[in-house]
This record gives sequence, C-alpha cells and structure tokens, in this order.
Amino acid sequence: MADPRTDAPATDRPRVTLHPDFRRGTVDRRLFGSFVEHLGRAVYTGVYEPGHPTADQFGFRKDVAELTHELGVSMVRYPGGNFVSNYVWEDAVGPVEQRKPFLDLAWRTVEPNLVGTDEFLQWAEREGIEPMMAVNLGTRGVDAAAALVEYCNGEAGTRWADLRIANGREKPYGVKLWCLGNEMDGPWQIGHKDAHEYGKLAAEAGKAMKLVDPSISLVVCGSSSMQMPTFGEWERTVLSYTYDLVDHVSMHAYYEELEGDRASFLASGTAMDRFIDRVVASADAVGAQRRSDKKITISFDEWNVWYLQSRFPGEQNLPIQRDAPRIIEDVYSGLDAVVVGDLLVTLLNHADRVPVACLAQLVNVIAPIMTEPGGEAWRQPTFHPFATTARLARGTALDVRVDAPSYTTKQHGEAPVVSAAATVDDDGALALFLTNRSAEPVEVDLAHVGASLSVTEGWRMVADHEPAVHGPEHAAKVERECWSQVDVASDVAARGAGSTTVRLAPESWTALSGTFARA
Ligand SMILES: O=[N+]([O-])c1ccc(O[C@@H]2O[C@@H](CO)[C@H](O)[C@H]2O)cc1
Repeated sequence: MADPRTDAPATDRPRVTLHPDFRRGTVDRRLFGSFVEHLGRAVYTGVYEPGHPTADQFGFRKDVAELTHELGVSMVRYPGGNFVSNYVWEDAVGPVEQRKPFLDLAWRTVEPNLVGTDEFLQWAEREGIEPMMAVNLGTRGVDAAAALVEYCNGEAGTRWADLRIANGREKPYGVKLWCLGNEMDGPWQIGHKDAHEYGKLAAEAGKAMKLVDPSISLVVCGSSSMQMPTFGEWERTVLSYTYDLVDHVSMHAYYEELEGDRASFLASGTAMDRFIDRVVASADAVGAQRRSDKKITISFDEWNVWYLQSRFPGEQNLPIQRDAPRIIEDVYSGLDAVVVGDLLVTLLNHADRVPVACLAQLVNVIAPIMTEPGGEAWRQPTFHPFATTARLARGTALDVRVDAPSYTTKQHGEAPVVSAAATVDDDGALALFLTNRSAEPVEVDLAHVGASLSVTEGWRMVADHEPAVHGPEHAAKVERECWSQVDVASDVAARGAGSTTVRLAPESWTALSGTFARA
C-alpha cells in the first residue's frame, strides 16, 4: 500500500488487533434506531398512504414496513425534529374528521394531522418497533409535555389518559424514551432558547413528565452539531440544570462531501469519533464537579449523510406548501454508503457510551428507503451498510486497536486510513467492520493472539464516482456496481495462529462475519 501522505510504499501494513477480553460495551439494539418526522414525504406517501396497493387497514404502507424490517430498525423517533417545536399534539388525536390542518412553521408545510400520536404508536406496536417520542419545548412547555406522557402512558381515571381511552385505546402505550425538545440551541428552531432558558425548562418539563411516569428515560438536547458556536458550553450549562434527572444527552451530526473533497468526506467517521469524545468529556466534567457516580450516556438521535450545506436552500426559503411536498429527498451514491458504513463503525466503537442512535431519517427524507406515491418502494445505497450492521453486530463491541497510517484532511485534520469495529456474542459469533478510506487497495493484518478467528461470509460497499440520480433504476444500478459479496476464499487468508489478512478495496466498507473463540 502506498503511503497517502508521501506516495512512498508503506513499510508497515495497517494492523487491527482483537482480543476476546478487551471489550467496549454491550451493543444496545436501540443503536439501530431511525426517525420519522412530519417533514416532506416521510409520513404522507412515506410510511402512510391509504389507497396504496400495499396499504394495511390503517393506511400504512406494508412495502415500507417490510423494508423497515429488512433494514433492521429497532426504534423510531417521532414526530420531529424541528417539526416538534411548534407541534400541538392535542390537535392530532381523536376523530380524524374533526382534526384541523395546521401550518407547520418549521418546514412551512400544511400538516393535515391525519397521522398523530395514536396512529404512529399503533403502527410502531404492530410492527414491533420501539417508539421514541419528543415533546415540544419550543412553543410549549411543562403542561403540554406532562399531558402527552399521561396521554401515552397513564392508567384510566385521569383527564388525558381517559381521553386516550375515549379515542379508542384502552391500554397505555408505555413509551419509555422521551426527548426534551429538539435542537433548542439552533437559531432556526421555533422557540429557540439560550442554554439557561432551555436548561431550566427542560428540568421542569422532565420533572413533571417523570412525576407522571417515573419509569421513563429522558434525553436532554445537546448541540445541533459540533460546529455550533455554543458547542461545549451548551452541554455544560444544560446538564448543570438536568444532570440528576436525565439519562442521555442528544447529539446530531450530518456529513457531506463539499467541493469534491472526497478525502475529508471519507474521514467523517473520525469527525464523529471526536465529537462523541468531546460530548462525553463535557458530560463527565459536569458529573465530576458534582462528585456524581452517575454517567450520562448519549442518544445520537440524528445522524446521516445530508447535503445540507450544498443542496438544502434553508427552511426560510421554502415556499408554503401542502400535500406532502418533496423536501430534502437526498439521493445517495456508493460513496455516501461507504461513509454511512464508516459512521456505524464509529458508533459501535462507542457502544459503552452511545446506547441510542437514530439514522435520520427512515423514508424519503434523507432516507435509506424511498417511495413513489402509488408506486414502488426501494432501497438507497445507504440501506445496505445499515441493514448489514444491524443484522451482524451482536452482543459486545470489542475494544479494537487500529494501528494504521493516517492522512491529513482539510476538514477533519488527521484521519487513519483504516477504521475497524468488531462485535462478538455469547456463542462466539464474530462481526468485523472495516473501512478503507484511501484510494488504494489495502491489506490489513488482523492480529488475534490467543484466539482463533474464522470468516465465513462478507459484504462490501465500494465508492463510486458518479453523481447519484433519483429513482429505483439508478439505485439498482449502484447496488449492482457497488454492493457485493466478499469472496472470502481470496480476500481473507489465515497466516498461521493468531494472524489473518484481509484485502480491502479502495474507498470501501466491508462487513465480515464468522467466529471468534479463545484458542
Ligand atoms: O446545521 N444546521 O444548519 C442544521 C439545520 C437544521 C437541522 O435540522 C435537523 O435536521 C432535520 C432533518 O432531520 C431535523 O428536523 C432537525 O432536527 C440540523 C442542522
């Protein structure tokens, strides 16, 4: 392999060391969450489309539900996103014919309120997906948040629980995970607040919500991105108000290729890694000052590739629209899919502090699943690394050591050429995920002293150089050209006890499965 910095042949190959006793933490299934927001066509003509040939009796598309299962999604966050910060949930429960449309200011779209809390929670329940709900702390506050928890989780005999029962749902939904608003640090957010205003409100709303149902877990808003001017200080201040109350602090991050800078884009996983380390440090600093033994963990409840800076005009420039407009329907390439795979590598490597994550979003809006109204549903290239990681990553994430040359990127500083994550379950089933960020093929030495390793199956995504084009035909073409099964016999070779080599294609993401056991 050539050294990407000097073009000189490298003397040392990247080495990935695995040991069955070096463990990071349990892989929480909620790491494979996603997100459905009332935005564009995520709900209407996305998950929900009465009259569609595959619609169930409730109007939800079965083709989308089936792809959601194939994707391996464990949990779905709802109803926003920016949308939640001006949402009046009470307007979207009860008889549908009595519900009034409202003008959602977040996306400047007329929301028909045909799908609301009950429709979403019952869809999630039918599909066996855990719901994650967000409350509006933008235009509303303690009262509406506590009422919504009571509506969802309360037993018969009080106002809001009885309203749910009157609306046809006897049994409480038992929603366990709740977001205290969304991106409240962002000036674009309806009802945006400074860290003190938000911290106090989140603490009071969270307190009331837990008084309604002490069994719930709470997510307090962290920064909308690491680039926010208030990053760090926001986390410190907000957690100083909420440390003892909340379980998780949220993180959001979107990555994109800017000005053809592939090298930086391919290093997005490194940027995510540093972002997580910094939020963990910020949270632990608050805990240390309080002499607290409690550890706040992270809900990475929005992450993906999103061409936010280069393709999104900004919500303020959107015209007011109705009837599920096409907003932020990013089309993805093989390159984008490699980056999504690599972001999952980063998440797995933080399994000890990141139990919850949501790929933003699920359908049509920056999504792995696309649909046509009345037509088909298909997989974007980013579908494959997510589905494969959700399927193979089981049990415990190992503390994988990567020794690899690094390269310098314009956006993210130094990044190792290779990234790796591994999981092993109680039966010794191994999953290994490797990204080659360089434009050259790379041979990786897998060192597994004291343990035997065998690889039985593998999948690979390679980056392409073509612009992505909307539609199922192009997605199928990318799938044919970029996504393939690894030829294990030729690309993986045992080199005696404790050593195996794996050949990685240029700019690629690879998932291998097999077994790993003490020798
Ligand atoms: O960095 N920004 O400029 C920026 C702007 C909007 C933004 O919105 C987030 O992403 C939207 C789409 O998932 C969600 O509704 C919201 O929570 C997230 C980041």
